[in-house]
Amino acid sequence: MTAPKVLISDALSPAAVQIFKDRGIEVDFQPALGKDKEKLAEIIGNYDGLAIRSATKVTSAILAKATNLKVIGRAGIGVDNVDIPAATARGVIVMNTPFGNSITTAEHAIAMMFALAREIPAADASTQAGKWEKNRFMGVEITGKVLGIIGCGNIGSIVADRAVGLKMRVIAFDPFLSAERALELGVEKVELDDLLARAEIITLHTPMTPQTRNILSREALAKTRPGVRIINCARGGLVDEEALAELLKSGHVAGAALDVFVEEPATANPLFGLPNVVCTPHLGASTTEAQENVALQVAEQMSDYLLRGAISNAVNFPSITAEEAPRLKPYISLAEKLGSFAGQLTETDIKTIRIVYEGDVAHMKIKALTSAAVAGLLRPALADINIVAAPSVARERGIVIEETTREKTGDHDSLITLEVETENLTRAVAGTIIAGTKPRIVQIKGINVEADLLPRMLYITNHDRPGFIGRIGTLLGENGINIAHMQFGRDFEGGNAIALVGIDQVVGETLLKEINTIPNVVQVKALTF
Ligand SMILES: NC(=O)C1=CN([C@@H]2O[C@H](COP(=O)(O)OP(=O)(O)OC[C@H]3O[C@@H](n4cnc5c(N)ncnc54)[C@H](O)[C@@H]3O)[C@@H](O)[C@H]2O)C=CC1
Ligand SMILES: O=C(O)C(=O)COP(=O)(O)O
Repeated sequence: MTAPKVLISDALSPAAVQIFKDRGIEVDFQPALGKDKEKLAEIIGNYDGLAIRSATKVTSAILAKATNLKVIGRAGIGVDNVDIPAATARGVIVMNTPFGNSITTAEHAIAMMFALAREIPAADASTQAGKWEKNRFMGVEITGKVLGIIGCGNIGSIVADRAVGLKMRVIAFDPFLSAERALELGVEKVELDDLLARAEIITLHTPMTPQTRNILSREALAKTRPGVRIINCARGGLVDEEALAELLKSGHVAGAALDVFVEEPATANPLFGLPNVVCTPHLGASTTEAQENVALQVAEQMSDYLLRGAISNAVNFPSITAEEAPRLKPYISLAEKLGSFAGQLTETDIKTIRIVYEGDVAHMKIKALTSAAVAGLLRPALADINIVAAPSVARERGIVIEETTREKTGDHDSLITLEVETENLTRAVAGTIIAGTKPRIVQIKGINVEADLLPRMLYITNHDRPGFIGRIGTLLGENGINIAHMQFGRDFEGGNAIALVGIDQVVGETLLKEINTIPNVVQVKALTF
């Protein structure tokens, strides 16, 4: 196997370069490349992995050129600079480092709060200019003030903890914050309007999503207390910058501290130059400690994926540990083949996919297996579908996916049964793994039939009558088709029967039609795996 190649296109700590090298991965460290989208598009096709911070915009245009890319690693938290649906559609795993810089970013928010409360940047500039304006700078005390946190996740919770330590009264708006967690943090959970009406300082800590974009809109800002101070160390675009500028000018907002901007790099902005506005150039995560943490972590995670198939902290795929990956691999192949089997037989719209995991396999990462089954199922219709994209593509098409796990009930230590429901029929196929690695079909439509899946196969359904096996063997032989194996099953003597024939050559349309004319044959289909 040739060594995977990774491009680092942002200013990651060089610690990442060393990790990649130590793991045997070729690495190109080009910290300024993220800002040059033409150059990035030109060379991205050479790489299996791309490590970034926030300066690299991974657009669908870049992804379209990323023909070898398998993983994007974000050394940090926010992945809003990556087109996740486009990456998913191409089967590219997108992973971040959800905790490595959270303390540092929370500390920056707290630093911004003090900077605002005591006007430290302006006082510093004035003092160093030799003005000694002791009477100009009258601050406010933090103790006892109401801090309103919008988004109380990892960073918001650390801010809350520090603020409680500073003797502030903390209220939080976060629809996903549980009452227990709020109690544990010592914060009061409130609705947004309540927070706007009560907070003397507001700090934002949500990700950028369609729901949070412009969460501090002109209307929302109008509901805030006169004299409010606003801090944004999350994402530009959460606050309406124009409206905030107007409210600062009118004096309704007493101060704003911003680390992030709608447009970055922010070289011009409606907030620049206004009184008591404190700005930093997206420095929230910029401490030696945090940068070391996220660089090491992202390099380890990307290496684990590229070298061992382990997935952690992916935003578009379930996690798989390095220990699980080799055990899961044959089951991924089985699930994909069962899906493919059903997909090749299904000509009408799929309504529901039901997958039952029984025995040992029920304790594995079934989300990953389901993705593989769905990819196999959809591939006959959508040739380029990949296992990362499959569940979202299925959902877009209105296909319902149901998963069930249960303990072993039959002969097999592990059994996966895939049932596909269309407008007209329901078809089920089940399989297991033999000898640790080999996928085998064990049941079709409730009929037991044990068959390994070869690259080329014939699937025949017929009425169980004498003479069929001889005729099919002769016909295939006469047409130069070599039979590798042939397995049969039936529901009862003289009832419905099925045959799975492993073959070495391609069976053309004419021969398929001829097989169909053998007495008692109901259906014949050439399958590929
Ligand atoms: N300035 C900087 O350098 C940095 C900025 N960030 C930003 O901070 C954001 C938050 O990071 P974490 O706390 O680690 O993320 P997190 O996922 O742990 O927390 C985000 C919280 O926001 C809440 N939330 C989501 N939608 C909401 C809504 N509509 N209204 C209110 N709350 C909502 C979630 O329930 C969650 O609790 C990141 O997404 C990133 O954009 C992160 C690191 C550094
Ligand atoms: O981790 C995040 O979400 C950040 O915003 C940090 O961005 P950066 O890596 O400093 O460009």
